[in-house]
Amino acid sequence: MAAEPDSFALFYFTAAAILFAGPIGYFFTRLYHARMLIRERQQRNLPVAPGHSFLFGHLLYLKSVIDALPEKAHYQYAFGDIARHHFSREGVFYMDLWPVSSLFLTVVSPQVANQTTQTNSSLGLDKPALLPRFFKPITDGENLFTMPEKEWKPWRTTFNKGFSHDHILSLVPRMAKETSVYCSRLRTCAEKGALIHLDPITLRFTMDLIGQTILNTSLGAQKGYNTLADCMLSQIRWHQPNAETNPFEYLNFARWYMHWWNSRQMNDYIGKELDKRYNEYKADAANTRSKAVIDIVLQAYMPENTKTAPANLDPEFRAFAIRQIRLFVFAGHDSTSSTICYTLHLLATNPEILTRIRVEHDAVFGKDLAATQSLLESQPHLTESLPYTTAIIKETLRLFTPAGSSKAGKPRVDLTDDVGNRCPTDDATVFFVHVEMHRSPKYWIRPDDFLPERWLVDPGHELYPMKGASRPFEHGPRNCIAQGLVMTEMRVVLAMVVRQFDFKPAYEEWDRLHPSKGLRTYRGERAYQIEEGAAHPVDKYPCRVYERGSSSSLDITTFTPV
Ligand code: HEM
Repeated sequence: MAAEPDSFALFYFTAAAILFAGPIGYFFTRLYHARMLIRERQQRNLPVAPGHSFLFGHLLYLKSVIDALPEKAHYQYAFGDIARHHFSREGVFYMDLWPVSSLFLTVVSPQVANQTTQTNSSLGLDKPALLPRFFKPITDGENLFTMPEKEWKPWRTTFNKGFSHDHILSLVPRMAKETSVYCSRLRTCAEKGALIHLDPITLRFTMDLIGQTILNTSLGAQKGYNTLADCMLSQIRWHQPNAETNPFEYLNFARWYMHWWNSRQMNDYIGKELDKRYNEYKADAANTRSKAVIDIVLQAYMPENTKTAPANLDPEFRAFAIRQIRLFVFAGHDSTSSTICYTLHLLATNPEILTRIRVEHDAVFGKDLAATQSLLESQPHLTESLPYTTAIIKETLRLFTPAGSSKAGKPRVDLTDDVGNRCPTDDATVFFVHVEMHRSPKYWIRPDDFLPERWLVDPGHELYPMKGASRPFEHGPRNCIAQGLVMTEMRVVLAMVVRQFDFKPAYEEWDRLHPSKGLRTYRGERAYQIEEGAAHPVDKYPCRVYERGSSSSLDITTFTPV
């Protein structure tokens, strides 16, 4: 009997050993594998970031580069700085961020990016395994952006119908209507003379734009609370910034709660909308002609004869449809808002270019500013007669690219860097760093200058862009499905807003009100980008807005947040 406690102890010890040995063994096997991948690349003299250690990989090195950036700066700047300082010849480099993230093959070379998305068909189609983590709070699961190739392909074909040229033109009157509400809000700000943060005002506007274009409805987010818009905006505010580099942020339990709550609200809102439209379809098949994304999803589900449709939407399909709509609401408002803010910023700081865009607008829409909206509504094709405006949008997207791009590396698939190294992609996230590619002196003449002309010159001109060096919407089969929509929205917004308002960045004033000792510019730019879903201007772009031509007569020194 005396042996009994011993055998219990042995049992518990063995059980505990099995319980812990498994995960610990797994961890060390993965650690060894991750570190050996880098060692093997170092031995082959491939471009590997400096500062690698067996225990931490490149995590501490990356942290030291991020610490040298201004507060909250987007982590992509850190990747860009490493590329510029150490790998400008190769245009690519490896970085080992396991276990927080993965092995990265960072790409800033256009020709390597072209190989990835166009030449090497097996690389351009699948997204890396870490992407669903980013999207989890946004869409609550797999979506068009993250789907593996096989599932993605038929759905991409289906959703493409919502982005045809003719359909986009048919949406111009709705875009103009929401832009007029934005203009009214800007006018109120101008009348108050207050310092405003342009980004949140613009985010609510682009929510309304996406409501009109994707959901075929008015969300009214510019006028007040809307469950879908507000919960999505909150979801992004609570999104973990710089997730690839800061594991401690995962321990924020308030974030877990808010994500759960917002997610429930959004699912409920979209679910009810889907059910309502489903019932309308069943009652009248003619409703199924709409090309809005929400209707396209339902059309894919409906049988030929709508009368034979089941009484209720299949729950699995309903959950799938909700995820896709959440993706379109997110992708549809976030990057566009950032692009509007940066375009207005660049015009405010480049008065000659502002004058030229207004000359183009006068030529197309006439001198009567108030008539712009009705002209856009009655003649949507006028948006296609704005080459200089289009060049300004392209140049803004080059200088302040709002969205990134990443692909899943594949076994036995290599990429050849700018000096001829063959770089394996297996186990790696192939990560394009647009912020560096778009501003590298290796690929661009006068890279930091705002020069819309480079989009208007003929091939052979020194400013003519190098093939594949500009990729705000990415290239290849998984490029942005909505780039035509974005360009049209931007032309409508600029035609209406730039004709009526002047903007002045107010960072100096903001900094006086919020003194801080840290670095406040990135490569001389105060309105640098931070991660808030897409890349947005830091401090939400403090500025003042004036009715066109009245700015010099104003002398405003007080601060009234709007
Ligand atoms: C300035 C605005 C925008 C920019 C710069 C932008 C950029 C991008 C980029 C770079 C990708 C490819 C990502 C990758 O390769 O991993 C992408 C994909 C995507 N974008 Fe956009 N986007 C914008 C606006 C929009 C809008 C307005 C919508 C929806 C209405 C949208 C919906 C999507 C979707 C659904 C995908 C995934 C496509 C697929 O995998 O088939 N985007 N976007």
